[in-house]
Amino acid sequence: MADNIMDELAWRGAVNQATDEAELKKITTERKISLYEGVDPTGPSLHIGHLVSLMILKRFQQFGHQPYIVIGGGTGSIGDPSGRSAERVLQSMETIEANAESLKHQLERFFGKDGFVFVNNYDWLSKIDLLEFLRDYAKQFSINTMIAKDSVQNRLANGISFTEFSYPILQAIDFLNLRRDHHVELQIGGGDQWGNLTAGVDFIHRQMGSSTTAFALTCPLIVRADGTKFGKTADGQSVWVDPEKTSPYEFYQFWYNQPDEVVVNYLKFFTFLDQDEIKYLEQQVIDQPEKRSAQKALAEAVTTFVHGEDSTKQAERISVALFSGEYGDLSADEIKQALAEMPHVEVANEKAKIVEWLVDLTKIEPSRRQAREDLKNGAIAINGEKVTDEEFVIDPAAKYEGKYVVVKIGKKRYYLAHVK
Ligand SMILES: N[C@@H](Cc1ccc(O)cc1)C(=O)O
Repeated sequence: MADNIMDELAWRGAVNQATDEAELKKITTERKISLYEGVDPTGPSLHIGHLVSLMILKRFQQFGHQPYIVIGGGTGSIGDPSGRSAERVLQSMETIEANAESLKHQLERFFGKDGFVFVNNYDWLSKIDLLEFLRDYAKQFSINTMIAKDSVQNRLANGISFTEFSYPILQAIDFLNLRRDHHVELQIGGGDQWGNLTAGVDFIHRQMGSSTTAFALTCPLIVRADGTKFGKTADGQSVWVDPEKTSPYEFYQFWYNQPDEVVVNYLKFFTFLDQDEIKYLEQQVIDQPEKRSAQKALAEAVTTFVHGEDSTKQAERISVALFSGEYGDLSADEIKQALAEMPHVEVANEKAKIVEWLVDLTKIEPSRRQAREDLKNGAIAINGEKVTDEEFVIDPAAKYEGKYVVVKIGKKRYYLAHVK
């Protein structure tokens, strides 16, 4: 690790914007501070988009600083317009409360209850009444400044309600309360949180005096090589932390499949591997890209952090088994995880030659020509056995009835045919 948390974040490329970075570095070198990040319970699970800034919080903790996490039971009932192109649909208070409970649970699980302080902003935001809000808080905010923020500018064309427009005031109240009652001097957040964070810093300076220490730091907004949003699988699914929504195997695969161009950055953002280890892996990407050592290290580190060692080992076993086609010794649960990610096709219980079966019955192969070529090249495996003979017959009644036939084409394409 670097000597100072700010140096650590700098080499990781983890700082996008910060207010008074030099001063923040000075203070964090001289003494330990408290800092916070808020998470709104808009859904029942964290997803990997949350991880980037949460990792920063964790790194501060490793340097001896005190992290707070604000669960946004209050703010989540309003909805942050930052980074959103359209107005949100309000969620019921029951849903928000249930989401807040399950997020808290997840956060506690991977950060540990010790060392992190959890608070819910519903506890104070719900107590402010309308006149108090307008007189004691809103009066301190200028429409002119608020309207100039990116989060509002980006919405002017589509429209924004007064409700969402007010959101930064609520987040600023949180920061003020935490600064005043818990001496929390820094708020961190994702790349789209800059406007909300600086609203809080300004508010603290107005309320508590301009020499009061208050800092904001955002991490970069991660986009994929093709410019699309980070954190979705190839077919547009979010990658969730909840193992019921994204199995540890799928989670592992997501990281394992990252391209060479981004893998080193992701190692810096999402793992606790140190500079030497990451430099070594960076060299591996150049020298032996086909080995995918960096991707493997990334998948292993992030899956272990989120799901623990056992699930990571299991994910690795499934990956190796599927890759080699030998999944005979996987447990039922492992097979279930592996299969969940494959495209499913239903196939009638009819005997057919392999080419006909692949093309006409399952539509796995687009044409007979393609099917024959793949057979000839030894690219096709049925339940782990390579098939090259066009005369090979699939007879579901004899062998596969009511079962699954796993078809592997090439190195990576898997299909699950369910025999009806
Ligand atoms: N607005 C933040 C969540 C948040 C909520 C309350 C806070 O005090 C801080 C942050 C987000 O949407 O990511």
